[in-house]
Amino acid sequence: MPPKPSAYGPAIEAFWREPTSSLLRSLDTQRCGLRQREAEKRLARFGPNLAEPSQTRSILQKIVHRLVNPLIAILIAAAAVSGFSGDLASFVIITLVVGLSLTLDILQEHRAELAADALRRSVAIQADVIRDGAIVALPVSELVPGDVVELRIGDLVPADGVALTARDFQLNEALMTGEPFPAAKTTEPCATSLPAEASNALFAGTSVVGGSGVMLVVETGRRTRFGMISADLLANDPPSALEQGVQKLGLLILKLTLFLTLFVLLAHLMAHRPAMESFLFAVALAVGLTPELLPMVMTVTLARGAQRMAKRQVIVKRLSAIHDLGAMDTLCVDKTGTLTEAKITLAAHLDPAGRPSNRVLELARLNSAFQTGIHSPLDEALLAADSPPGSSAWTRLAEIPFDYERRCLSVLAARDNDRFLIVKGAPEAIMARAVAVEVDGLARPLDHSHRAQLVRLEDDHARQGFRLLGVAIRNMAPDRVNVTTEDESVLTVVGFCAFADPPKRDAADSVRDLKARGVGIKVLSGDHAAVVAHVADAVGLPSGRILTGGEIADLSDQALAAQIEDVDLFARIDPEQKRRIIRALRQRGHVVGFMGDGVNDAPAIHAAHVGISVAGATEVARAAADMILLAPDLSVLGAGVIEGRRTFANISKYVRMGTSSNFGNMLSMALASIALPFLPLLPLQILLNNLLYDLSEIGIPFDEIDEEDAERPQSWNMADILRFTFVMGSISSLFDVATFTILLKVFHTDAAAFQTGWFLESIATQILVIFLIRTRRPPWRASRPHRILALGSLGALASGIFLALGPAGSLFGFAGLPPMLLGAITLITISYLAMAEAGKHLALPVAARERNRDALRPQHPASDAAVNG
Ligand SMILES: Nc1ncnc2c1ncn2[C@@H]1O[C@H](COP(=O)(O)OP(=O)(O)OP(=O)(O)O)[C@@H](O)[C@H]1O
Ligand SMILES: [Mg+2]
Repeated sequence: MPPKPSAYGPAIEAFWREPTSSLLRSLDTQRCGLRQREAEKRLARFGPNLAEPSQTRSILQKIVHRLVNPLIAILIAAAAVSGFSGDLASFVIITLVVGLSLTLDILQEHRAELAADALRRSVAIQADVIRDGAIVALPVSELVPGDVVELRIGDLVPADGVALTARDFQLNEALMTGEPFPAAKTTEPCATSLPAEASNALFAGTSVVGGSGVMLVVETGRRTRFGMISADLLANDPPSALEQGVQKLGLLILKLTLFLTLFVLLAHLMAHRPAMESFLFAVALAVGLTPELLPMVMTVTLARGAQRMAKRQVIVKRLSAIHDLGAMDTLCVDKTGTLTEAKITLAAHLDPAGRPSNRVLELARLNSAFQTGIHSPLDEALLAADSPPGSSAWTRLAEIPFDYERRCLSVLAARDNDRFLIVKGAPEAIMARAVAVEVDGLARPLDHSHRAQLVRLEDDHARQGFRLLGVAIRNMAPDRVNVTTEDESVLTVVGFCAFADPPKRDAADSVRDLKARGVGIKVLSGDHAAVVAHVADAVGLPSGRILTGGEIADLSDQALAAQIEDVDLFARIDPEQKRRIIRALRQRGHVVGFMGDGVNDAPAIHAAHVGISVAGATEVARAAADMILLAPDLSVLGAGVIEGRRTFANISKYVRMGTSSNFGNMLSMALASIALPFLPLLPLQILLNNLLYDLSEIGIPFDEIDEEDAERPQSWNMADILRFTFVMGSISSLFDVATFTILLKVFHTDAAAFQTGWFLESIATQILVIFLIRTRRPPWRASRPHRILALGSLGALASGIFLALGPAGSLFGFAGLPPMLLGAITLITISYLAMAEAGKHLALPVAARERNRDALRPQHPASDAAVNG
């Protein structure tokens, strides 16, 4: 019998007060975890461990969502009215139009969202859960109350619960307490009623910054305390420039539409036109004016972009970040693993005089072997080195985990009756805590000349690209079993380990490629300035001015922002400073990307417009990121940037289409309806026109783009759109007036013939203009339109012509036209297209053709500069 829901979940208030054994009992689980079958049952009952249910709406929800759209509602009302008044043709066609455009819209969008979701799931955060007695990696969403989960440094706490075991277990609970310093976790129940004070409680959304532990899950999903807040924080990123822009444009069009429709309706009624006909005409106009496909085109284009990017090893978690990636003009990167191979090898182990020393290696290896936090590449390199002869038996007693404030890591170790604190870390951090130095086995006071010698040793190595770690030791009392950061003082420097981390072979190419595409690169590293300069040089970045963490600490935000344009390299930067730099760049109006993989990179990843991480990165970094690179390579990102710009270019095509020809046509029609003694188009014809126009645009998300569309950062610009609308709208109106005049004054058409002629001209100009608008170049020299776009557009146009002039024409109120008139319409269409082609050069924003010449200079092979130990 499974326990009742009330046995756990929200029922266990202050669960951290319960003794572990009774908590295990009430959750009906054991230290060795749940059985898989039981877990599945619980999952069915408690639902997935997600702060929000699923973000994608079901098809049914989508239909409902669209039906409450006032326009669709009016249309349905219109269909009902025509049905009752006996106008069966109108009823059938309005229903068809509504049904078809809804189906098209919803299906397209749903399919796109499913595809994007599947991609997102492929990089979902996983947890190491014990099921059926074995550790399995499962998506965090599958966790249930009673699960037992293993946690390591860099992991996100996946749910609420308590620690069953804890080994130097340190959590960042800033989310909950605002406190940036790690909170130590133990396994003892706490009497407190405040979650922030419960030292055995683990809360979803916090992260492990040191040590390791095993967690018993008590609450999942929405019942977690802070999970919801953190999900909110992550999800409530301010909308991207694109989203804001589209929203603003949509609102503008909506207002105009409303105004125009009401105006037309009133004018008609005051002129005593038939009320029903006027109403239907106004409704049809409104439908024609609304860019109803805009949301669909956005989603489909972005989802399509996400799929293409996935093929190029970039998984997009937040769709609108694709636009930001295309708009990005500054990319900040971490050094290790992004610009370098991250295959770090130990190159030397030296005493303070610079002579090889086995004692340094022995102590450094002990430090790495005894620490239980993440094994950084530096630790791996130490452990991979041959152990020096004569290493004797040591035992581990305790450790102080690494953090980015201290930049060092200590272990308390015992040999025979002696206890030592062995510390390794950034040389500055070690020297700041040292008072002595070992020379030929004897401790000497760390005086000026010794300090100078050590600094010189470090600088010499750093300039050659070697990263250095200092190693120090301290004698501890024989009864010591625990240590704190206060013990990391009065140290004796034993020497240095030097590590080689060669720059990536293709990094220089990628840097050049990104620069050529208008993306400037800045390096934000925790490493020594000279090492950063060396790597920058090797990958072709200007190694001019370097700003260090120490200098930044003294700068106000304003002062930092003022300097940031001139500096590309940042050294000895801590996690918070990484974030400050991103903020300063944003403040200067840059669209900023940040790419990193460490716990220390997560704040900056989150602060950037586009947060980028890699597949092997820590969970906190991956969770904060908007996109994940499956290969930790800058070249992959270059491909992503191009996709981002393609996506933006295609969304722009749709917007330009809507704002120029379609809008212009509808506007002229509204005005003409007041001037003419009859309707320029029947409501039914407007709806048909609108449907065909929608169909013609289905291919836009798939379209190819020209080289120059991907050359520079592209971003949403309302002024550009308004200028385009103004120029192209005027041309369109000019031709509308010409068409009116010719139809009335030259051909003396009656209502039906006028409507047929106007319908043909309007549908032909509206549809064909896509082949001009989609490119800055003359259409014959542009990229080939995608098959779906070409077929969709020409197919829609052919159907329009067939419906107007074919046997079914009378059903829609069309009349046959004399060949002369057809010739005239063809001529008008051709001249319109010619004029639009000329006008677009005025209307489109200037393509940034002036490439960065420097960036195109032949590069020197990166391998020349590579460091080899
Ligand atoms: N496991 C470790 N033990 C001791 N010291 C360490 C360890 N890991 C890092 N450090 C020290 O902390 C410094 C900052 O860490 P780290 O280099 O990972 O920062 P970062 O900003 O990610 O740098 P990068 O740009 O090279 O990736 C290192 O230069 C090193 O001196
Ligand atoms: Mg790093």
